[in-house]
Amino acid sequence: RGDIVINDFPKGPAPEGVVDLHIAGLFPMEGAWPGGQTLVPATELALSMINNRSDILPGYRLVIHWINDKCWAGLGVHGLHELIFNDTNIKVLVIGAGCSPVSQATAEVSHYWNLVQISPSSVAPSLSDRKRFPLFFRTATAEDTMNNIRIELMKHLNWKRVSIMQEALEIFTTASEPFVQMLAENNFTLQMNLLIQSGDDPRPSIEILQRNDVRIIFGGFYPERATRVFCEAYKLGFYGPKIQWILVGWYDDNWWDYQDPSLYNCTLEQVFIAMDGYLATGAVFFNPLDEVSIAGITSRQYRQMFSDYTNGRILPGIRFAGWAFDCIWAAALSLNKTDGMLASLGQKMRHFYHLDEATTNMIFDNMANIDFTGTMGRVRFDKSGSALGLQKIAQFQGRKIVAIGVFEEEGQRIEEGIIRPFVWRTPDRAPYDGKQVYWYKLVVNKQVYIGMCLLAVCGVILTLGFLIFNVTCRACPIVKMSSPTINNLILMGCVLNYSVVFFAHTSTRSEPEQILAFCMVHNVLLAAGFSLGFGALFAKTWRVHVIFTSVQQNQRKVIKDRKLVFMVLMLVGVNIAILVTWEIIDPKYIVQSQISEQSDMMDADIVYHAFTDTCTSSREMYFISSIYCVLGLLLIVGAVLAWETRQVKVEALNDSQLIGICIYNAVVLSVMGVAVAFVLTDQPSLRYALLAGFIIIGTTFTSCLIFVPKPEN
Ligand SMILES: NCCCC(=O)O
Repeated sequence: RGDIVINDFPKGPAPEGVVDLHIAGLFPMEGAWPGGQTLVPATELALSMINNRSDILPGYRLVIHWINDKCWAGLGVHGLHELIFNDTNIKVLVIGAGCSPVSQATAEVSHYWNLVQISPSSVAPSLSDRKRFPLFFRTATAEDTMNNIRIELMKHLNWKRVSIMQEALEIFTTASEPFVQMLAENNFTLQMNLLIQSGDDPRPSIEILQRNDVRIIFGGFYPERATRVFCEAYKLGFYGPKIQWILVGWYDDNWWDYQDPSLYNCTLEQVFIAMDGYLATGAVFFNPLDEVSIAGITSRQYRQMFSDYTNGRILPGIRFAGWAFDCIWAAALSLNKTDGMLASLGQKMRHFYHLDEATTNMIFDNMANIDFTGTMGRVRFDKSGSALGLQKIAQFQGRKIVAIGVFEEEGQRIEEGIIRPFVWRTPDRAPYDGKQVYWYKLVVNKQVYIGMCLLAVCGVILTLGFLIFNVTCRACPIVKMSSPTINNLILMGCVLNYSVVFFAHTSTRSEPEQILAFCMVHNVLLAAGFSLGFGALFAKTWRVHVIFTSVQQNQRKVIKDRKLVFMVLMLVGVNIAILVTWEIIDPKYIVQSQISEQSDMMDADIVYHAFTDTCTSSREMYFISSIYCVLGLLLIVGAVLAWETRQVKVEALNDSQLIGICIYNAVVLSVMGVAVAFVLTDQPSLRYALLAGFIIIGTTFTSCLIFVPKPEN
């Protein structure tokens, strides 16, 4: 096929007495990731050094025959087939591919031809699947191993809500699948998970992110797509200090320079604006220590050597120069060991034919057990054939990608690995993951609470004084005439009413059980106090009314105190029964009612929500209505009776007019109290002060009017 060009290195015939061992290579010299431009010279450097070593594959020369797969899976498979079956040289191993989609497509078939395959740069997590890719290795770190560091980064920057936008390619989706799971395990919210099909315009996806006020986006795309994404983000205005992108860490330092400007419709300046400050998580490519590698040079010396070899050019994929170098060394070392094993069996590597499964198994085992110092550090593979290594966080700062932190192991704390500070576009802080809502509980002001409680205590003392007087002087004619037993009920009702004032939950840290208990006690005291106090007033007025009307009809009716006490206790019983039934069949719970929303003066992204804790229950309306009906009816009837008996001046009923005044007073304050309770829900201190004030005033007024001696008229 005319579209496949096979390139060889080294060229020309092998020196006398040396046998060529042929390996196949798949490198992307153009396309979505043209990193082959780095992989090829790195491979050539490694082969030159290895072929000069007398201790590695003695009597052999390693020769690579490679094709440009353009980062296309189809072309990769076609090229590999050409290299294996339409090239005269028998291949003992496959190097590549560079791009994950090509490695996936080729490693799925290369094992059928008994060929061990090793990639210098494919990071797709799916390539760790030994069932799908049984003979595959890579000196690259699988992209999903970065997920831990991504979660740690989120914790460090206090992000709870993130989104993912990725190309519909396995290299990205198989890294994001476990990431999505880890987000759930850590109680983080995944707001959006958007897939862009190859060739699709990223604009609609960015519009979705923008509409949903997304701030933190993990981006999974090849650099070619990244310029298009940032260009569209710029055009839509989806950029600035509030937007934070986190990309993969294997892009080149100046990856934007390699992109075809005809593929996006922006200036590079606009792309920079949109991607300003982006973060990247990825592997550390070169050994940070000055260790001498198996090639006899340190990682720094290798980089200098590579730079000299490529005339100092900054090539696409240059980060992978070390991994590619180590990849060839790993291949050579496993072939070398296999040759030694074959020699002990009286065989030679040169006799290998790739349909020979036994030799393939030897190469595989020797590759799996490899352990040497390369330019990336220690080179060894995990069970799935992927390299293990350091990880890093980097940031795009001032047109450069700079390392922020290096991490030795999964789950290491971010703080421990930081080597340079993050630079944020909002002064002193990382972008928020959305609007920051702070909830604060509105509670009754402590001073107001204490003040009202002190007044209530005075009221209780005064009432107890009246009670003591009423009991001790019950034989006095004036006291005797005023029905002391009923008056005692009024006074007990007053004490209970004053006690209601103490039961307001004032603390922001009140426990739900405590709030519920306060609500229950508050309601019981109020119902019992009102029923006792007002019920007794009502009973006395009713008696006046009955006597008054019977006198008018020339009858003489006598109503004993016992009967009135029974009436009052019945009323108390009815109200308490309603409350107890309520508590049993419809238990209360707490709802946090939002009262107000206020933006921070300095930062519109900070919003304060005030709330109050309210005791409620699902059928609350029925029970409250029942109590209001009973007490409301009592108030209305009491007011009518008081009005009808306003002219009565009977010595035996000496306080009947005062009682009438007390009833009007109770009616007015009760109506005002109900109104205040419903209207002032957003001002707990004022609400409490007014309600407590009405209770204290009403109760004190009643007790004083009845018990304080009045001048004779
Ligand atoms: N090799 C770098 C690009 C990532 C990948 O395709 O695996």
